[in-house]
Amino acid sequence: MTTPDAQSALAIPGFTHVYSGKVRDLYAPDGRDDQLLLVASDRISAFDFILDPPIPDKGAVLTQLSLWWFDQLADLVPHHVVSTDVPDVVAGRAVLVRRLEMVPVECVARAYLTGGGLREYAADGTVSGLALPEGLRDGDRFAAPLFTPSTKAPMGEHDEPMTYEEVEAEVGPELAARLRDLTTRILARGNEIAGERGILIADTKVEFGLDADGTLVLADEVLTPDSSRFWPADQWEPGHPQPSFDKEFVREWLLSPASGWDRASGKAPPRLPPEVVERTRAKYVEAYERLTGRTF
Ligand SMILES: Nc1ncnc(-c2cnn(Cc3cccc(F)c3)c2)c1Cl
Repeated sequence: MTTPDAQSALAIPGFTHVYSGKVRDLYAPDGRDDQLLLVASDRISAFDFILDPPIPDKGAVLTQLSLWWFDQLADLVPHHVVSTDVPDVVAGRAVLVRRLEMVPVECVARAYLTGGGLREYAADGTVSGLALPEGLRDGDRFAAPLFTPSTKAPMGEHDEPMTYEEVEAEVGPELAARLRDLTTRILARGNEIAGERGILIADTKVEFGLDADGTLVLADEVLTPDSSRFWPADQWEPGHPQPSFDKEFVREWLLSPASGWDRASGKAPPRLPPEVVERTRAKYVEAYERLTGRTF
């Protein structure tokens, strides 16, 4: 199915546009039904708006970071990547992947309490049905990452928390156990590696699919600042919202008088000034270079 803005997605010779997410687009290779092309745009989203202008190189940086994580995690779980030999028009920011039967659960793991999980906790002391100790504050770290799954809401709507029992009902107890185990291990491994480089990954969303043999495969993107919350470790201080590693400049400017934007108005935010765009680009490059040890 194509989204209403299908005509606005980039045309890629030899591929058919299938679907557009907020910041990524999905294409199918003409004449093949066993592969997909995942394209990361330079679009940035904040406060549930897609902002203007795009952040140069964001799509390429996050694609290359995700590819690096797939390699770091290959001993834990197989991944869906087929090739990075992609059309020039999306060079560096697209991946050819195996088409899988996607598991209908957003597999979220949380190493720290914040965001929607904190709102749920404040309301009833649980996150995705998991009872937590009392007195936890924004940004507190859990002893071990929690599996807090949610539904795959349609585009533009918010995912709804799922209890573990609901996941079992949806996919069966065996697969539910595999999803919980792998999702929490991926975040734990991510924080082992990122922690050494001064970055905390507060939470992450991963997606799995089943291949023709029924093997569980890690799909989509993994441990990027778009699928996860990245926090600078040296500023971690529970008790209030943590600064975002990559989106803090955007958020601060949009919430400052300089932008003239009133978030409560529900109106779309104004265009970001060049220095905010450049400083944000630099944060994505910094995250990539610190985590991978490579130069972008
Ligand atoms: N290997 C796979 N096999 C089948 N389906 C998918 C799949 C479908 N949707 N998504 C999420 C998404 C990824 C990028 C751009 C978007 F617009 C949406 C991923 C994958 Cl990754």
